[in-house]
Amino acid sequence: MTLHASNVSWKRGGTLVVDGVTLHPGPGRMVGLLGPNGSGKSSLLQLMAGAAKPTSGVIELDGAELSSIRRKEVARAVAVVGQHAHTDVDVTVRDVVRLGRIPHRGAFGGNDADEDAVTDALMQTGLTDKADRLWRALSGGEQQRTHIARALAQQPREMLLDEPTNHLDIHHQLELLALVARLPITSIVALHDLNLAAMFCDEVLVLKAGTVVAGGRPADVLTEELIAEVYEVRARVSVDGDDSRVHIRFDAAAGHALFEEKHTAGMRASSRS
Ligand SMILES: Nc1ncnc2c1ncn2[C@@H]1O[C@H](COP(=O)(O)OP(=O)(O)OP(=O)(O)O)[C@@H](O)[C@H]1O
Repeated sequence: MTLHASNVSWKRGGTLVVDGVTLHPGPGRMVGLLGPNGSGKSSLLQLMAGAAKPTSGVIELDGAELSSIRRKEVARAVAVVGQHAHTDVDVTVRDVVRLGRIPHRGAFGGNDADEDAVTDALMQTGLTDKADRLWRALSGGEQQRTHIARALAQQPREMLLDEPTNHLDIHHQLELLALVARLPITSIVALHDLNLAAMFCDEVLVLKAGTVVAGGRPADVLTEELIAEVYEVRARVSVDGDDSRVHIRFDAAAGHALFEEKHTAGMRASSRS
């Protein structure tokens, strides 16, 4: 068993932002959560992290309803890397990464295993030489990597990541997703870059207005038709290379035309009614 969402819905401020979503990732799989802005990716991740309770449906960890499990126990199994984290407090990078060990600590504080996990997480994220720097004095990308390191130090079985490649240069985007893909844990990653999703995810789940429009292997899901329907852009999709990977090339002009076409038709229809 892992972390499961079954038929979950969430009404926020009177609007249904997650609508009957089921997600049962296989253990060790990396699942990409895709969909346009406001489609419900972050909301679904918040439900799966136990930060909010679904209006209906159920989130389970190892078969038990998430809300019935103690927070510390959830935190030993599930690590979350959110989109925004800020602090004005003078904490070092190593201090931030050490926060990942809190769920594992007993009454007498940290031990050698905690320090080993922190050192290892700093190394895996390429932050060893920045460990004693102040977190708030790092670049946006370095801060993001620190949060990944904190999640790694937590040694979770499941990792929920909300657009973790934001702020990262291409080298670190590739490195980070390769790192997550290599980890022997289940991960659910909200992503905007469809090519990165196709490169690293075992499966993708595509949301639109809170509902699932498609799910499965990237090569099966990321078709030209789906991209046009969900994102309102035209794209050429090819499957090539030794690894039969999906490559998506966007047609900026045609994408704009598709958007205009759809919205002009919509405006004409509403002016007739
Ligand atoms: N705190 C909130 N209260 C009420 N509605 C919210 C709140 N936060 C987000 N929403 C709404 O929930 C819907 C889904 O937002 P969500 O952030 O989950 O989408 P997303 O797919 O992660 O978007 P993005 O790609 O822009 O990050 C949006 O319509 C948004 O306006």
